[in-house]
Amino acid sequence: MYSPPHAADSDSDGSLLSDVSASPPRRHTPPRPQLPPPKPRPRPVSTSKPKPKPKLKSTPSNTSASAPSPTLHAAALSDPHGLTARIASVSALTAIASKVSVSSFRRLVQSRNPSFDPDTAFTAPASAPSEVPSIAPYLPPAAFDAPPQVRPKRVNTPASALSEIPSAVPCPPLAASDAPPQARPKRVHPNSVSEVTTATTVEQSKRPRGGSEGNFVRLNINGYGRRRTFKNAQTRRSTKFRSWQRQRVAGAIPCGPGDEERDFVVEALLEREKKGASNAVLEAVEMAREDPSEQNLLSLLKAAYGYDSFREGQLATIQNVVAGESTMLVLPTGAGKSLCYQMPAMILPGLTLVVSPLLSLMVDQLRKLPAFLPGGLLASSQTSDEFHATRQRLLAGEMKVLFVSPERFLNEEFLMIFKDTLPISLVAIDEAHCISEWSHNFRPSYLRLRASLLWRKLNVQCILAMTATATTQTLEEILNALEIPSDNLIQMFQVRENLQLSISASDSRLKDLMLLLKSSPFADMRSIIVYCKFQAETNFVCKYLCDNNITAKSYHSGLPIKSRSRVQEFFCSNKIRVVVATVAFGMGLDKSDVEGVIHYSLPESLEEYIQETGRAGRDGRLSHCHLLLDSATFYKIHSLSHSDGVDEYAMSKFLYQMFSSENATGHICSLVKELTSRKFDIKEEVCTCFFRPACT
Ligand SMILES: Nc1ncnc2c1ncn2[C@@H]1O[C@H](COP(=O)(O)OP(=O)(O)OP(=O)(O)O)[C@@H](O)[C@H]1O
Repeated sequence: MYSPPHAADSDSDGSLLSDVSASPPRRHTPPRPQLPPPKPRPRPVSTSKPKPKPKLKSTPSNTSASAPSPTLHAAALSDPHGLTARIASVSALTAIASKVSVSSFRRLVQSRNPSFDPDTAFTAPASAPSEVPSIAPYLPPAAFDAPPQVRPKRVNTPASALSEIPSAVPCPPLAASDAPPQARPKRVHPNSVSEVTTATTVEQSKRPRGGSEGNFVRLNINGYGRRRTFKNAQTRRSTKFRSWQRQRVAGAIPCGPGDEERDFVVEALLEREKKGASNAVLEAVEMAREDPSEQNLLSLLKAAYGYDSFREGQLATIQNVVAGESTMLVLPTGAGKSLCYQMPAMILPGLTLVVSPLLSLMVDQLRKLPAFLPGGLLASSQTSDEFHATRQRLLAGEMKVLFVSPERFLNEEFLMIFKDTLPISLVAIDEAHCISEWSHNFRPSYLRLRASLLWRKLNVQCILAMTATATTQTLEEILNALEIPSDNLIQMFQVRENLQLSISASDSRLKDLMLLLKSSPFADMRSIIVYCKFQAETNFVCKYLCDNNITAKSYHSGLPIKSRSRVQEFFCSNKIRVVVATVAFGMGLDKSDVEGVIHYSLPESLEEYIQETGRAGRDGRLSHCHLLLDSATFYKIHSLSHSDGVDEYAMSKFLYQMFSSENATGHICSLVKELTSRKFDIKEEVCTCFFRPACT
């Protein structure tokens, strides 16, 4: 059994006109181990440069990176994905190498994109004694260079100037020392979304614009115009090996039983002989496979990511999934849902398919995959060359995680890839609330994601549904559609502690909004989202703000994709301070330092409110969310929420007409939906419902 979201409880009893906080004041609250207490944002000096703030996303403490600290802490601070920790482990665990059994995972690590072989790329200096688990001095490759650990300065770009800024900001040219020599082959990030760049050297084929992934941001998913170098990626797998592998996949070279396993062994032995290197991650994966106990999973977490402990809900979810039990996970935004499919993807033998509603989300998640977890994506905006290159990598077993849109499940060519060949261990459905017609982001293509289809067509072993917000009704629908037992619902508190929520009654919302934006704490904020209910509302609110010298842009689904993409890009790079938007803005927004969310209009549901306020303070800092409440909007939305209702009297008249004695049996009853709906004053959909097999 699951209980309704806690947030519903906390919010419902709060007085509308008083401050409502998701949590008691911080001084009364003991600090939680997983989420460090929010640090108040230092206010930037209004005249010039704001003080740079360290941006230590999701580090367990405030320890300075330069302070002497245990290996993993240092690694976690300088490298949130734990790359440094893994690199150190390569040299430290040479001795363990011989014990590591060879597995398909090892093969995946080694047969991944040849331009990024961790063993060669991250070999410790020869002088370092192999037994000492010390961190080898590590310079991250250029493409992994973390952004500077300070908040970007606030740039007050006048609204008028924004239209002149080009939509694609060109990458700065590489430093001479970083630029690859001209003669060298192009190197690509192992999880680069560009599948074709390595496979084809010929001119890029023309790419159709846009796609049906529902993305509203045009993305540079193929990395055009981008130059990346990987300082440490020194070796590539030989061309001979690759062509042999391709031939074997294509069936040109016979593959006997056990051949693959033998190849792995030979390869692994050669590797070990050559470099004497191993990987702590591999050992931890093996141990977790044999026994997914808390201790073994913790070791893997530490080895793979450098984190010391799981956050709430993570361990239980991972253990469920590894045990093959379909699970529903409800965690707040930024609480670490991705880890709950990434770790099982390392442990489970087959492929992990991640369904994501937006291309921008897919690209973002693909980029965030740990470097040793090879991944790819299939998007409708890819060319057929790109599709086939991804398919090839999949069939060659070079991929562990594949991101796809829900629309893919309508595509037979896609489904055929998995027919009898590729075992899928896990299907992770991100933003699972889109399945429910009751949710604020219902997406019809998600309806296709039924457990029956996934099992029948893809022989999926286990399903993991993830969302940040879902009402009881939405949860019920998801559990039913994906046939997840209600015992396997893992739900954590939905409003983050670092969010300060407040509400005020307002008869003149425009003026109050201006006042709010010009007074503390909003006056000092660099990034604010103002949510409105209607598209037209966003336009006039935005105009009002611009007229009052506030850099703002509106965003709603009625705008052309290009404009929306530009607004999002400018907001992310702090060129726009305020975005006035409808619900369309936010999903896929990768900006952790949004400091304030203001609701100009009342959201339609509590889940919508939680989702939208959740876009603030994802960096863990204290952030503010305010709701302007006026009675006119309340009644307008109230009436909208009842607009789908059907009048009981009209309904019984309609039913009588349909099933009266003369029509009851042996007659084919014809119905012109439009006429009938007018005659009985009910919606056409209601008439349609009588002809849907599910409803009869
Ligand atoms: N156990 C952990 N310890 C420390 N940091 C963690 C842990 N798990 C995840 N993180 C970090 O938390 C941050 C947010 O994680 P993630 O992006 O997976 O959140 P999310 O729930 O998927 O967010 P969203 O709902 O926006 O997709 C990441 O930087 C991740 O590395």
